[in-house]
Amino acid sequence: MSTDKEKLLYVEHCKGLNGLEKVVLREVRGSSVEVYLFGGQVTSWKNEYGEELLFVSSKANFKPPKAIRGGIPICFPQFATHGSLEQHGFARNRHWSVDPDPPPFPKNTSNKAFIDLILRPSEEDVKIWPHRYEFRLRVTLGPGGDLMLTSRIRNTNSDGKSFTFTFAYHTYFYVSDISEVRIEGLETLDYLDNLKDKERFTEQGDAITFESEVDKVYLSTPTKIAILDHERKRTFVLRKDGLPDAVVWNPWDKKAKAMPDIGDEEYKHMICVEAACVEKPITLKPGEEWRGRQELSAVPSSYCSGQLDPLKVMQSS
Ligand SMILES: O=P(O)(O)OC[C@H]1O[C@@H](O)[C@H](O)[C@@H](O)[C@@H]1O
Repeated sequence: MSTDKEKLLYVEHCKGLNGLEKVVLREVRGSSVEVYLFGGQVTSWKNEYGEELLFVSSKANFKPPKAIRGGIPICFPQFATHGSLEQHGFARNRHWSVDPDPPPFPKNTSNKAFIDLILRPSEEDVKIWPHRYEFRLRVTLGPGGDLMLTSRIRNTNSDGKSFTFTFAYHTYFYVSDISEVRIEGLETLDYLDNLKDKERFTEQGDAITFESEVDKVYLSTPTKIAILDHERKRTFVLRKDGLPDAVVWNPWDKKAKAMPDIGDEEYKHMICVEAACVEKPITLKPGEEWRGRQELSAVPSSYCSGQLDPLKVMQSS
């Protein structure tokens, strides 16, 4: 167990933009994460060299109630327009609280830099979505600079009613140049195309690259997805659990121009790859809890490249 004094080194509560409450997680080697209580939203993830790994728009409003454009918004209880609520649900534009005494995880790790947040519905929220819940979010910065998000959502309805939701960690990765980005792990999968009335298609071709607007929900994907930024020679590895689908979104030039909180050229420096549960919504009975986890790491591309795998190099020589 870390002492309170020790914990202060790793977890700092402070004010962010426009006086919004923010928590900064730090790890001894220099990596850091920032989380705003507004939206329960991660807005920065830096590696040990201080390089930003997430995209946040230069035009992002840090002014409630509009959600912050970038980082990792939480889409709950609805992903996109898959239901009658506002786009992506309301969790991303609510004020979350620090959870002082969260129920323990079955396996407690030695991570020191983490924060537990909680969202419960207000009376106004219950009018929009007539359910009671506790949404606990743990954000952890691992010793190697990995960023882990674990959501635990519990149905606390006292009227015996179940509820159903869809969910996404709407992660905006920072990339040097979208036309030099490749995604691995989604080839040959089925997807719903949001640009074609959510029609179902099968992905063709070897790898996913970008040359125009993309808005797809890949279904039942592997648990590991890689996002390769060739120019930066960096690979993001996304691992997920409890979240079968993966959304890939880039607005490209026209849509970016139409969005007030994205700069005209900024679409070139972002790619959203979102661990999600969309196709088969989750239903919880009163007392039941769901968990969904996303783990991100950023490594030099050579670590991931098949060609540079020492075993493969030896076998082919
Ligand atoms: O502008 P918003 O509400 O943050 O949504 C951004 C995008 O989020 C993506 O997840 C959706 O697939 C897109 O359809 C949507 O346009």
